[in-house]
Amino acid sequence: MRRRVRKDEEDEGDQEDSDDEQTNTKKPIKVTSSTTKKQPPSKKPTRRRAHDSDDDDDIVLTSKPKRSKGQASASSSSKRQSAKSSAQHNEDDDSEDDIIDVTPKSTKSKSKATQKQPSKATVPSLTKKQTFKTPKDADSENDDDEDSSDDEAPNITLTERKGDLFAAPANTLLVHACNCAGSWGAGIAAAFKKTYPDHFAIYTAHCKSKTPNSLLSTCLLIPPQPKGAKHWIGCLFTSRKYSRGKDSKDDIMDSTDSALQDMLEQLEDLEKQPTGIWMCKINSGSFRVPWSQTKALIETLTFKGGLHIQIVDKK
Ligand SMILES: Nc1ncnc2c1ncn2[C@@H]1O[C@H](COP(=O)(O)OP(=O)(O)OC[C@H]2O[C@H](OP(=O)(O)O)[C@H](O)[C@@H]2O)[C@@H](O)[C@H]1O
Repeated sequence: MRRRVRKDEEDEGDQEDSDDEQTNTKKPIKVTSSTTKKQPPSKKPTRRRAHDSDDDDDIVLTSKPKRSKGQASASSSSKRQSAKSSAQHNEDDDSEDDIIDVTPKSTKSKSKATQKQPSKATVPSLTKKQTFKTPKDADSENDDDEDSSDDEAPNITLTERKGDLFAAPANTLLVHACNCAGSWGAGIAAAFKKTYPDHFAIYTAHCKSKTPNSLLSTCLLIPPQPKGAKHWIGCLFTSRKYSRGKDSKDDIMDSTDSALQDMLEQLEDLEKQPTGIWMCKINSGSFRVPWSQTKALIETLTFKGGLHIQIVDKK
């Protein structure tokens, strides 16, 4: 049975092809085991660029998600449990208008059980530059100390505030959740489509070049383009389809986990990096996942040297 054709599908004639592909559901290629949350730098999957050109600002893509569905479910379920537990205490937080400092939680158990987890007092105050300067420098400094604790504990901090995501300074990375069908047809995605036509063309071309299952759980980072504001856009592929065809909440959470980790690994590898990260309350609109769950998940992730993400929501 065919589902109802939405207006945005009519605007994007290629949509049907993308959807049809999804009937051949095959699982994405996986590279991590169910007991390993994150690959060490030396084991990162090889990435490739979407468009070969002389411009170093080409789109950086990942080749694959990090886990199989089963693996993702197994490894992410405990994280989600923890995230959900944490979310229970924050169910009413979604409507907050003021800036909220969020202390990272030490919910991610790693190989070093005795490792000291960072407290709020020990987490450095992150400037924009500090946000991204550490990966490569730290890599060289820690070549002889692969087990350095820098990237072991959750160290991603969030602040939440009311505002317009598109008001970010130039060269900021704006992150939102996407379907794998090549549509930015509703919610904040529709605003992205209008404001960043060149970015949208790259997103649709990327979706056409791959199957939904190979896109799922990955992130597409699109650098600033000639038209539109000079922002990076981070597309997290958290559901195969959209509207009534969207994935289940649990599947969206699993995909969000992997897509975010993919984004973080790509950021570590970038030569020219965004100057900051702003994110909407991903998954909380059309995808119907309570923001508190996604927020708790983000707080379990790690980034070498620490990372600050501004959550900006118009409501
Ligand atoms: N200017 C602005 N500044 C700041 N925050 C803004 C804003 N405008 C809206 N928001 C908020 O942004 C959050 C996310 O809500 P959204 O419904 O957009 O996204 P989502 O992540 O749940 O779902 C993704 C699918 O939605 C789309 O539409 P389609 O699938 O095509 O139908 C895509 O294509 C995906 O597939 C909500 O908190 C909104 O208040």
